[in-house]
This record gives sequence, C-alpha cells and structure tokens, in this order.
Amino acid sequence: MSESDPDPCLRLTFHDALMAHPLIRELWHHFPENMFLVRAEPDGHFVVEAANPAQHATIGRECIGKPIASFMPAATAEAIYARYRECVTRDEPIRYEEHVAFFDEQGNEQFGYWLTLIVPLHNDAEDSQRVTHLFGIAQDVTELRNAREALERQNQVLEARVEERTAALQQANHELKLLNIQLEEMATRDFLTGCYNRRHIETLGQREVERARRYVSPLSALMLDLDAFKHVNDTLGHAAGDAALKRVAACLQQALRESDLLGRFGGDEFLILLPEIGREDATATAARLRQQVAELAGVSISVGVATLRHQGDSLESLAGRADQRLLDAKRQRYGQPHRD
Ligand SMILES: Nc1nc2c(ncn2[C@@H]2O[C@H](COP(=O)(O)OP(=O)(O)OP(=O)(O)O)[C@@H](O)[C@H]2O)c(=O)[nH]1
Repeated sequence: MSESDPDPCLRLTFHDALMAHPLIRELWHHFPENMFLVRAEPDGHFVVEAANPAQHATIGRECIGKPIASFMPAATAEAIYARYRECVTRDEPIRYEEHVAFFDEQGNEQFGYWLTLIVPLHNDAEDSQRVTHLFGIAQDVTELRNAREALERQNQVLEARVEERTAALQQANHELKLLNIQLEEMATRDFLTGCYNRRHIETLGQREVERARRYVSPLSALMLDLDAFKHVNDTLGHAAGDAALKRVAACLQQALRESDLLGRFGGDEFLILLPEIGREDATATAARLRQQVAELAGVSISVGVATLRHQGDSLESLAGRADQRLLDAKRQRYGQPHRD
C-alpha cells in the first residue's frame, strides 16, 4: 500500500464491509426486519447502497444503486424523501410511523404501515460534519395497526351499544317512575272524584291529629254528605249520581285551601280536615262550602263540624263527632234521616 493510498476501509463499499465479517454477514442476512443504507445525493435523491434480504423481499425488485424515487410510487417516495431530509438536516436519529405504498412483484400497488428508525452517518473525509448516508431499520406494523383499528372499531360499536342500552334503561326508568306515580295515585285517590280515598284521608288525618296534639294547635273536621242523593240515583240514574259526586268534589277542592285535606269517606260522604282552624272558623267554612256547592254544583249538602279535643281525642272520635253533627243537621232539616 503506497503512502498516497487512502485507508483500504474507506474504499470498501458498505456491502463489502458487511460481508467481510461472518457475524455481521449472518446478522444482515437473518435480521427479520428491513435494514437498508441510502446515500444522500447532491441532487436531493437518496440512492440505495445496501438492502438486507428482508428489505429486498418487501421491495420485490432490484433496487441497489437506484434512487428510491425510481422504484416507489411518487407520493410515497416524496414522503420518504421528506423524512430523510429532516434526518439529514437535524443530523440525529428519527423514528416515525409511516403509511407506505409500494409495488409488489406483479407491479400491483400495496399499502402498509411501517415503524421506521433512520440514523444519519458521515463518510466524507473532507467534511466530517456532512451527513452522507442514512442507515435505516423498518418494521412492518400493518397487522398490528389493523388489529388496533379493528379493536377501536369494536370499541366504538361497544360504546354505541352501551349508549343505546343506557338510553333504553333511562327510558324504562322514566316509565317505571310514571307507573309508580300512577300506582301511588291509584292507591291514594278515589277513582271517581279524584280526591283522597278513605284509607289515605285516614292516614293523613292521623298525622294531622298527632301534629295538632303535639303543638297544641287547632284542627277541625267537617263530615258532609249530599242531601237526598238516593233520590238523584233513583230518578236520574247512577251516571247522573256519579256526575253529581264529581261536581261536588271539584267544587269542594276549589273552595278549600292547599293545606286542607279532602277525602271521600264512602258513598256520598266526604271528610274534610282543616289544620289550624278552630270551631268558629270551621263553622263559617262549613256554611261557605254549603253555599258554594249549592251555587256552583247545584247540589244541596249537609255538614257536621267537630273540633279536636287536645286530650283523649283521636281521628276516629273526631270524625265520629263530625258525623254525629251531620246527622243532627239532617235531623233538624228533614226530621229523621234515612240511611241505607
Ligand atoms: N251514583 C253513585 N251513587 C252512590 C255511590 N256511592 C253510594 N251511592 C249511593 O248514594 C246513596 C246514599 O244514600 P243515603 O245514604 O240514603 O243518602 P241520601 O239519599 O243522600 O239521604 P240523606 O243523606 O239523608 O240526605 C245510596 O243510594 C248509594 O247507593 C257512587 O259512587 N255513585
């Protein structure tokens, strides 16, 4: 070797150097991912200097000594060049995932996803800073990517299904709530007149009695019924009787305060509880109700009034006294009342 000869290593091609060592040769041949070396040309092209068998299998044709743009579809070559230029400019390794189109051996365009790492190399004796080559390793992640996308699609389907089920469940809950409200109404309301039924007015009445006794506050009860109602039924028919009961209940409900409680006690009898109302006001209320029901519902009613005694009284005894006074009122008006 003469003095002017450069270091023989510099004259070796990359491929020669690879093949020179058995271990590196073996690695190059059997490495399962694609490995390649490209040379950066002054005209902006990147020429393939070496490609391992895996890379050859992907490209499917001879590529050594050729610029990438000559054997890859134009759009892919452009994207690859952009990455390579970035690596040359930054002069540091870059790793990226790319969507690549390439031609198979039959010349058909194929698509795939690749995870690629490229490393800048320097082989200019005069300018050690200049990136002359890029060494790359690329892994085909198409299957992985497809599996991920399939999983995402499956997730979306699942999420949509969950949303659908949640909406259906919410709807069912809503319907159940409405049904419960209806059930509660049915359990507490008299089906004909819409005011409280006997069971519920008794429950509410017991609470009112307890409260009035605890706070020593007044509580009055009005027991009322329709006069000669049997006659209405007998002469005009049961439907007319029903209509009269409804008119009376509506009229009473309208005439009473929010805090007053109105319940159908049975047949043509209604029980009204007036919290915070003493005897005098209760008597005046009874008179007012009689007048309003006569005027607005066209029905004559009789009313018995009783006021809670704070010792030894119960809803039963209070309502009983109001009922007794109702009978007294009837007796005064008609003589002996007739009860079925
Ligand atoms: N239409 C109708 N009639 C009912 C209903 N419940 C009870 N009655 C009738 O109401 C009538 C009540 O009769 P009575 O208790 O004698 O009362 P009355 O005829 O008003 O007599 P006085 O109370 O003395 O004025 C009976 O004929 C029952 O059949 C109902 O829901 N609808």
